[in-house]
Formats: sequence, structure tokens, C-alpha cells
Amino acid sequence: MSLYCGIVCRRKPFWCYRLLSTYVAKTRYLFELKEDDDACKKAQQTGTFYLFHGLAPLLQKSEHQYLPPQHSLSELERLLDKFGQDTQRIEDSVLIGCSEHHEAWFALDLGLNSSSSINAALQKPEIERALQGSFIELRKALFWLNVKDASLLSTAQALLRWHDAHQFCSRCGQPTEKNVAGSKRVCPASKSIYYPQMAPVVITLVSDGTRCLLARQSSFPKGMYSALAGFCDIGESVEEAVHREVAEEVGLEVERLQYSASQHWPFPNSSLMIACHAAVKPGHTEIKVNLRELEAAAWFTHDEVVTALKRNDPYTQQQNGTVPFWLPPKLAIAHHLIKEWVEKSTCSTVPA
Ligand SMILES: NC(=O)C1=CN([C@@H]2O[C@H](COP(=O)(O)OP(=O)(O)OC[C@H]3O[C@@H](n4cnc5c(N)ncnc54)[C@H](O)[C@@H]3O)[C@@H](O)[C@H]2O)C=CC1
Ligand SMILES: [Mg+2]
Repeated sequence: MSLYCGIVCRRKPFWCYRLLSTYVAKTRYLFELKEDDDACKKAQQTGTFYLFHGLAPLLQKSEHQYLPPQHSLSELERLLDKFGQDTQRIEDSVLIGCSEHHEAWFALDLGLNSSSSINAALQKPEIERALQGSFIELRKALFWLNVKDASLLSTAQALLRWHDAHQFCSRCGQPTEKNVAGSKRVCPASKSIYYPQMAPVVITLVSDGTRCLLARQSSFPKGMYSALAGFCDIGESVEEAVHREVAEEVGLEVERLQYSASQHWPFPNSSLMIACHAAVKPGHTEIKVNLRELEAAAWFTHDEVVTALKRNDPYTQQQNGTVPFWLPPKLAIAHHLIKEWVEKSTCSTVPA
């Protein structure tokens, strides 16, 4: 229940956090930190930092799970000091969220070349030893993290990558400067403002009523099939992108589009995955694979998909040496789409 009653406090910020629901208060606090550099610097004093090296998050193994440790500002300063680095490097950190009690969370990459400090990147093995953890490539880490940490670290990596790649103004070539939160970069020379971007991607699970269409690119791990995905062209709606991508990749026309869900996907650059179900016209099921985009595409039955969803260790080779057909991991929206199709078709309400 929202406690916000429209009362406007005279204290800064112009709303009173005590009158807001926990969720609204949190979003307003994060908004303030993005807009106000002084407030964000202050938040660093009491906040915590997630560390990366070359865009790989630091993880520590605890019992049966991997967790990303959080470090306070003073711990981070001590670490930099120990390795002969100036604390200006902390200016490269980016705001990635906050707790319900308004403890701000930041991410900092110790391996990328710093735009704030002249010191060279820190050496990975030495920091790993000092912090008793390992920097693990995010694609691998996603298999071991819980959903909350996976989402937070994906956001952090996307933001750190974007800042690393946007250090110069594309209009005049001069260095750009990030605000303290990292929600934008400004070019002092041309006054251009740059905001972190995501590319919209449609991902579609096509059904013919009893089977679903799955495809693989040659770059996928052996045996893995997924739903059809593709970047939206400029000027296109989501619906237009779905029709075009399906026609382009497998030569089919679809109808009855149904939006399912969306997901931020950090690889290889930030994408906003927009997931839909779609159906082919009855009898129009002949696949014409575009071999410039895909290695293979095929229709799979409900039973084949159910078996593949149960496959926990896809890399186990079958006795004849082949790798069995398997599906993207739970955290990928493709998995969600496929599971949803299985559940719907079990209840006989699959989009025809
Ligand atoms: N989270 C999930 O469940 C899944 C995520 N994906 C992601 O979807 C994305 C798109 O899938 P693809 O089949 O590769 O797309 P695609 O079918 O559009 O083909 C990729 C090609 O599109 C062109 N392209 C156009 N705009 C681009 C842009 N903004 N960035 C990069 N290339 C662009 C390039 O020529 C590129 O080679 C991939 O990055 C992949 O990681 C794909 C499947 C499952
Ligand atoms: Mg594609």
C-alpha cells in the first residue's frame, strides 16, 4: 500500500521518503542519486561496491553457491592503497541499485583502463588473492548465481562496458565525462549528452499448433537450439520486426503474435529482449533456412522439448558421440518462452 499522500516537504529532496511506499521511496532515492552528483558522492560513503576485472565479476564460493562480495568505500580505498593505486579510480564506479534501506550499490572495474586515474589496470591474480575470490566470466557466472545477483551483475557489466566504450564524443572527438552515478556522459566541448543504450531485439517462438520451431547459429554451443531472435531495424515496430525476422531466417509468415515478457541481456552488448509467441498459417510449415544467419532450424514436438528441458548437463555426450539437443539455460528469456509454450500446449491452449 502506498503511504504517499501528496504532502510536499520543504526539505530537500522535494518529497519526503517517509511518506512513500518502500518501492516508491527506493526509486525516488535512485532518481535523486542519478540527478545530483553531491548526493551520489555522499551515498558512496555509506554504500557498497561490487568489483569487476575486465568486465568479469568477483565471486566468492560459499558452501554450494557463488556470491558476489560487497566492499565498503574504506575497504576499497585500503585495497587500492595496498596496490599503489590512487583512490581517484573510484570515480569510475557506476550506480547499479540500492537496498530497501537506501544503501547504494556501485560497481567498479579494476581491470579496465581508468579514465579518472593515470595508474595502469590492476593485475587480476594479485587482487583475487587479496580478496579471496575469483573474477569469473559473466556468461559462466550466470549458471551459478541466484536470479537477483545475476540481474544486478548483468546491469553492472552492461553499464561498465558502455562507459568503457563511450569515452570520446562522437561529434567532436573530445573526451566525455561521466556524472557520478554513471547514468550519462557529457562532452564539455560540444555539450552533447550521451545516455547508456540497449538495442531492442525480438525473440519469437513460432508454433504450428502441435510443434515449435527452434534454430541454431554456428556460434551456439554444440547441440543447443533456441527461439528465433533478431535486432529491430530502425523505424520498425516490434510486430514488424517479428514478421521480418521470421521471414528472413526461416522463410515463413506468422500471425497471431502474443507478447510474453522482456529481459535485459548483456551479451555481447546490451539488448532489450522482447519475447513473443507467434503461429504459422495452417499447412504453411515448410522451413527455408537462411544459411547466412542460421546453421539449422527444425520443428520439435512437445515430447522432444519436454525431454530437452529436463536435460541438466547438456555437455554429456551420447554413447554414439553426438551431443543431444538441449535448450538455453533458465536465466535466458528463450528458456522462459519455450517453457511457457510447453505449459500452454499441455493445457491444449497453445497459440494454434
Ligand atoms: N536471452 C536470450 O534468451 C537470447 C538472447 N539472444 C541475443 O539476441 C541477440 C540477437 O540475436 P541474433 O540472432 O544474433 O540477431 P540477428 O538475427 O539480427 O543477426 C545478427 C546480425 O544482425 C546485424 N545487426 C543489426 N543490428 C545490430 C545491432 N544493434 N547489434 C549487433 N548486430 C546487429 C549484424 O549484422 C549481426 O551480425 C544476440 O545478441 C543474442 O545474444 C539470442 C537468443 C536467445
Ligand atoms: Mg537471428
